[in-house]
This record gives sequence, structure tokens and C-alpha cells, in this order.
Amino acid sequence: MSDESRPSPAQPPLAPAGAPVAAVIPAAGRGVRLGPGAPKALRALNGTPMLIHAVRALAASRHVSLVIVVAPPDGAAEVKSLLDAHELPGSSTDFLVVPGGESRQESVRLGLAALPPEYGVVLVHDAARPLVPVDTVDAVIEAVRDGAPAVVPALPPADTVKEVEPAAEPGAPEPVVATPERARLRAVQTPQGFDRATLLRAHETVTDDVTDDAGMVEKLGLPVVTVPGHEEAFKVTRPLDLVLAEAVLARRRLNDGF
Ligand SMILES: Nc1ccn([C@@H]2O[C@H](COP(=O)(O)OP(=O)(O)OP(=O)(O)O)[C@@H](O)[C@H]2O)c(=O)n1
Ligand SMILES: C[C@](O)(CO)[C@H](O)COP(=O)(O)O
Repeated sequence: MSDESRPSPAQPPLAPAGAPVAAVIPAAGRGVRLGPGAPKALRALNGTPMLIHAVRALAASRHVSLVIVVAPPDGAAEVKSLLDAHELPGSSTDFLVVPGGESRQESVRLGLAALPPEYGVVLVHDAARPLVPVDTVDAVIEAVRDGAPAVVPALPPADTVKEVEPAAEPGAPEPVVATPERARLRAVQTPQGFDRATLLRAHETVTDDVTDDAGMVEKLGLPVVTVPGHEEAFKVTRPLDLVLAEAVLARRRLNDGF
């Protein structure tokens, strides 16, 4: 039998079951769309900084053993103090804080530069998604450990989506170019989960502007899969999102004393 016709041995999973999991939390954005104030990740939700909610959400997974927080460029010391002041009772998760960069992509890259070698699975989670449920975090981890190089939590859009020719002036009418078939569209959230080598390669090689890390893996030509997202994993972007986040926290307090 020639080498070519011999059946190839099964590929080992990229990130085998039990591979240690680290999470990078980009938290260095200004939050321009939220309006004037402190950097978005440091603004309070129910009296606690949004970033602390996000860190707790990731550390709630028993699989996550390291969280790397990417702080506003001049705010690393403040973020370290915040983490010290908001201990996570019963958690064995370790923390690192590094200063971030000009763009989300650069902030994630700076976080990855601090990643110790033993972590085979890496999650990237927006500080601006402070209320993601632990089940969503665990579903992403499970899919990566099952062999997917890149995993994104996703939800079907509630609205019909149009492709337009963007107007030069904000608010000017925009010609509609197409109506993509809604059943094939998904709105993606974080945490996005990756086999470590895949994510590092994506950040080393892809230089185009992208809005999420999975998009970089797509540019490498590698498969990205979705798992079900969650409505509470929404991104706090505009002022109304703060109202919604406070309402979700109030409902959790009523339901389970969180
Ligand atoms: N230079 C940047 C820009 C963004 N982020 C992080 O990326 C996540 C998603 O970005 P987004 O919600 O767009 O945050 P901002 O960039 O802060 O928002 P805006 O565009 O309104 O300023 C946030 O957790 C944000 O802190 C980051 O770490 N570094
Ligand atoms: C990564 C992300 O949250 C996935 O939906 C999103 O792409 C971030 O985009 P933003 O424009 O930086 O908020």
C-alpha cells in the first residue's frame, strides 16, 4: 500500500479534553457610544464595576483557571486594585492585568502576549458583556475541547437585516442593496473560544481590521462553529443597555438572590 492510499491516523483533537482554559477580557475601550464618563468597563452596574461582573461571569466556570484582564492603557493599577477589592469567594482562578491598546484587536493581542504556555484553550470575552451566564461559557469551552478550532456563541437576529450603501452623512437616506436571508444570519457574542495555537496564529498573521477574533480565524480559512448564545450575554454599548443590565441584575436578585 502506498503512503497516499494508507488511511491517515485520526487527527488528535486540537485542544484535548482537560486542556487548561484561560480567558482574556479586553476592557480597554473608552465606551464612546455610552456617552461621557469613565472608561466603560469601570462604570458601575448595581454598584459594582462592569469589569468585575464580567470577571465573575468567567471565573464562575470551574474550567477557567486564569483570567487576563486587558485594562485601559493608563488604568492597569486601578484595575489591579479593583480586582483585589472584589475578591471572588471560593474561586481558585488566577488573575493577570496588562495594559491595552488603541483597538480591540490590539488589546486582545496584548492580552495573548501574557498567556502562559500551559493553556490549550483560550476564551476572549468582552468586559462589555458583563452578564453572560456560566452555561454559555461552558458550552463554548466544551465545543473547543471537542475539537473545534474556533467557537462563537450566537443568536438568530430578531430583526430583518438589510445591506445598504452607507451614507456619507449620518442620518442621510441609504440605498438598500440586499436583504440577506434571515434564517442564515446569526448575531455573535462572546466569550469566543479557541484552540490556543489557532488564536495565536490568527493574531500573528491577520492584519485586516476585524470586529471579532473568530473573524480572524475565518480569514485563515479555518472552520468556525456556533453554539447557542444567550439573550443576557448582550453587549452594553448604548445608554439603554445600562438600563437593561440593571433590570437583569434586579431579576437575578429576585430569582436566586445573586
Ligand atoms: N481599544 C480597545 C477597544 C475596545 N476594547 C474592548 O473591547 C470590548 C468590545 O468593544 P466595545 O463594546 O465596542 O467597547 P468600546 O470600544 O469601549 O466602545 P465604543 O466603540 O462605544 O467606544 C470592550 O470590552 C472594550 O473594553 C479594548 O479592550 N480595547
Ligand atoms: C466581539 C463582538 O462583541 C462580537 O459581537 C463585537 O464584534 C465587538 O464589536 P464592537 O463594535 O467593538 O463593539
